[in-house]
Amino acid sequence: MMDPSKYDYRENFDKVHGILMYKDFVKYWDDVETFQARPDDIVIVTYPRSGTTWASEIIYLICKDGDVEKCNEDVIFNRIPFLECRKETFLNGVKQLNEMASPRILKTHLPRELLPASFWEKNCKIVYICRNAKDVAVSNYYFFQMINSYPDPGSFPEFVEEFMHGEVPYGSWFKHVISWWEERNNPHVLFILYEDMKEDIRKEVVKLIRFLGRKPSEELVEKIVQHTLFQEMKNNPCTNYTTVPDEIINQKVTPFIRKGITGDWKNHFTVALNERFDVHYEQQMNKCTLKFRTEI
Ligand SMILES: Nc1ncnc2c1ncn2[C@@H]1O[C@H](COP(=O)(O)O)[C@@H](OP(=O)(O)O)[C@H]1O
Ligand SMILES: C[C@]12CC[C@@H]3c4ccc(OS(=O)(=O)O)cc4CC[C@H]3[C@@H]1CCC2=O
Repeated sequence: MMDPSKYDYRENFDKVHGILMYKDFVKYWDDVETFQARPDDIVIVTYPRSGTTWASEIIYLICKDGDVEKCNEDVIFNRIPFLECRKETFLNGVKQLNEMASPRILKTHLPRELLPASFWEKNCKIVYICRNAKDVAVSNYYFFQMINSYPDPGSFPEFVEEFMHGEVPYGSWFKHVISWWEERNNPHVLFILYEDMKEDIRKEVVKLIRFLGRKPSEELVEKIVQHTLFQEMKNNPCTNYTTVPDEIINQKVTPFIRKGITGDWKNHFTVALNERFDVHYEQQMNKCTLKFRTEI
């Protein structure tokens, strides 16, 4: 017999090209697939909860030559539209982007094979940010509790089971990361690790500035680092999503900008769950040369 909680779990999601996704996004998928990129678009790609917002604010500041005032003019999801995001009364990423003047910065969580062809045809610059799977699983567990139209994720071990098998929005973390790692030698793609950002943010900011074709002056780097500190972004209404109504993102449960550390998984995985996860990880990632750090 079908477990009723599992049925509910899938009720809010649908599949697009075999990948689980929020139902409203799938309804308008043609608009995403046929999206027309422009050559000077900058695309930020992540698996959800891998440091998208942090990297987005950094990239926005780079493009505005470190002018913090420009960041404070609007909330991040208006300055950097979310391509596939669609919610009748709240957001329409494609519409926002079509109405936006160039140069545009946008974010998406799509795996490599689902990124609209136009971005490749126009040779757009793409930044892929990734984070170790265990911390991503933890962060997504809290995210599920925060997004009102997402189902109850159940207990943490139950959620990890779904996560391991890709039965979560955007599918398998493993396939996502591998699909983008295959593009690592593409000169239009820059690969950045959240753990490297945590360890030495200046070094990663310089990499980003150079990739975006600008000069990494000390002053610019310092301005960016200060403005995007965890505590700054957590307290900033333009980056912390507190302007979104509670009916959509309920931050009473947990804040959107939550802990911002590497290794929080140790507070959530039991020894047994960790061993099970490691076995699964090895099976999925054994051919992938990308190595993550789960502590720094
Ligand atoms: N300035 C910053 N420095 C470090 N981590 C940050 C950050 N801003 C956001 N984060 C963390 O990035 C994760 C969210 O990623 P995304 O923006 O892709 O949704 C959250 O992780 P945690 O839930 O582990 O705290 C959040 O706390
Ligand atoms: C549209 C949505 C509310 C916004 C949810 C959302 C917000 C921010 C995200 O970016 S990040 O991964 O944290 O950088 C991702 C999402 C994905 C789900 C979005 C929600 C679906 C239902 C709803 O109301």
